[in-house]
Amino acid sequence: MAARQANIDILTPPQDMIVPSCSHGPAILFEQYDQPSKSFRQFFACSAFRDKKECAFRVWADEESPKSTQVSKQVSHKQYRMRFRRFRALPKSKRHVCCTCGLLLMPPEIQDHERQGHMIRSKVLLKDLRKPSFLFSPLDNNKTFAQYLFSPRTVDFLLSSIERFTCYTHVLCVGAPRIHEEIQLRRKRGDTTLTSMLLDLDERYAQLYPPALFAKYNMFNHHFFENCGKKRLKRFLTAGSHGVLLLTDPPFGGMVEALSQSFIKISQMWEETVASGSPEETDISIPLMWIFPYFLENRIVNNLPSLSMLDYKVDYDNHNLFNNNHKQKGSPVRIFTNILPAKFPLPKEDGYWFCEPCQRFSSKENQHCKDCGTCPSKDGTTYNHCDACLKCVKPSRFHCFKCGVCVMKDHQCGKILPAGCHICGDPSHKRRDCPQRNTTATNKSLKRKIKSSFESNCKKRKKRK
Ligand SMILES: C[S@@+](CC[C@H](N)C(=O)[O-])C[C@H]1O[C@@H](n2cnc3c(N)ncnc32)[C@H](O)[C@@H]1O
Ligand SMILES: [Zn+2]
Ligand SMILES: [Zn+2]
Ligand SMILES: [Zn+2]
Ligand SMILES: [Zn+2]
Ligand SMILES: [Zn+2]
Ligand SMILES: [Zn+2]
Repeated sequence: MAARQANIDILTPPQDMIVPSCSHGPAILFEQYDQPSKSFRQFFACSAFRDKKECAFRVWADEESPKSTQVSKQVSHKQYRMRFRRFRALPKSKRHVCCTCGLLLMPPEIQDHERQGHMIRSKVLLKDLRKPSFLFSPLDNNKTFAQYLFSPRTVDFLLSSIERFTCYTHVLCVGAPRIHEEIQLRRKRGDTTLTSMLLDLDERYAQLYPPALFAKYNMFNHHFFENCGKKRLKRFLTAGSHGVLLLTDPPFGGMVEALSQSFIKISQMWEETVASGSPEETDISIPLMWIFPYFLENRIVNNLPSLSMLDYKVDYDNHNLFNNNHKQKGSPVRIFTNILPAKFPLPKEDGYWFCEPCQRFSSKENQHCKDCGTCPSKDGTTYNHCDACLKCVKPSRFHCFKCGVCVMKDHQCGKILPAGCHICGDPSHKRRDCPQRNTTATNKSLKRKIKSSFESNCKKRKKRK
């Protein structure tokens, strides 16, 4: 998923609005803001794919009854499983897998993939099929899938943490194929009592896992591509009951709001099975581990207030920035969870320590600040307390008395304005909540009014400095 552009917001459609669908389920309502004319326009677009080549669905919301489009050609889970059974029956010498397409090939198909220069592995053992994330090329150069796979260190840490809790038996992996694969492998070897189910947009897994273990799912709109997927999930949640844990590692591009809504829906499905009283509508009650970058903390916690961020640095095999080698800071990816942080021990051998006042494990660099009453570091550096700002700040910042805030060394002195609304300039709200917001805003007098109030707000802010 491409990063959310600064001039595009995601909106919740009003209840009476008809939401069109593409073949990836109900579309998402976006709002585009045009800075020069200070006007808005809303459109629906595919929730899964930003790249028009993969899904071209995009319609203006103000045009008459936006139509849904469906792509007819889709391989069903059943068809994929038939392919798997035919493949398994082949002698080893004839078992070829196209690593590029992630497809188990039937002998007549090989030539076609060879001709296209795909990477083909021959003489594939049946046990290799149990490690699809090592066999198939990860879809990591694809913005939508952003398939970054956990390093063995992180896989071990996540699984040993879950096992240590002992109360969790059923791990629902949403966009976490490597965790699912490892649980299934360990289970086969008799090394774990955990079980798992995978929900992912990547349908290559439908070849290798039966419907009880995999369903093709879009986590941006809680859409199951086949009805049986939802039924199987219900069955999994019922069987796991109070022992279910949801572990998810979505593409980092954003759409935190849409993801939160989907996790709330899964949580509601789970609550129905454990009959834990009235389902909450605005937060999540299913035990959750959501893996995401630290700089999206505010957006996550605004959407799901019961979550808190742990200091553990999650790293990946196939991402230069998201692993232990990344400068001195390590990976920027963290775990957000509604499990009590004190119950989540982080490995002492990696320098994590228990902070008594905070009742959580903090990283080596994160030093408790008595003035703030917290372990303030988010990014893996040691923050310093600023007595003027009355808070801890990153070590790259210093207090500039002219600007009245902690800033970077190379800041443009005297030119720092607090970020305000793009429309009227008021720092107390964002563009989306601006009282002067009008979706069409083509009216000349309105535009003039907005422009003059923007300028006066800017002047006021400059004067205050
Ligand atoms: C950042 S990777 C996480 C992989 C994980 N680190 C692992 O090693 O198992 C994102 C995962 O989400 C899946 N994905 C991408 N877009 C999705 C969508 N709209 N719905 C469901 N899954 C999606 C990708 O196929 C991929 O498996
Ligand atoms: Zn689509
Ligand atoms: Zn191929
Ligand atoms: Zn602390
Ligand atoms: Zn402090
Ligand atoms: Zn300061
Ligand atoms: Zn300054």
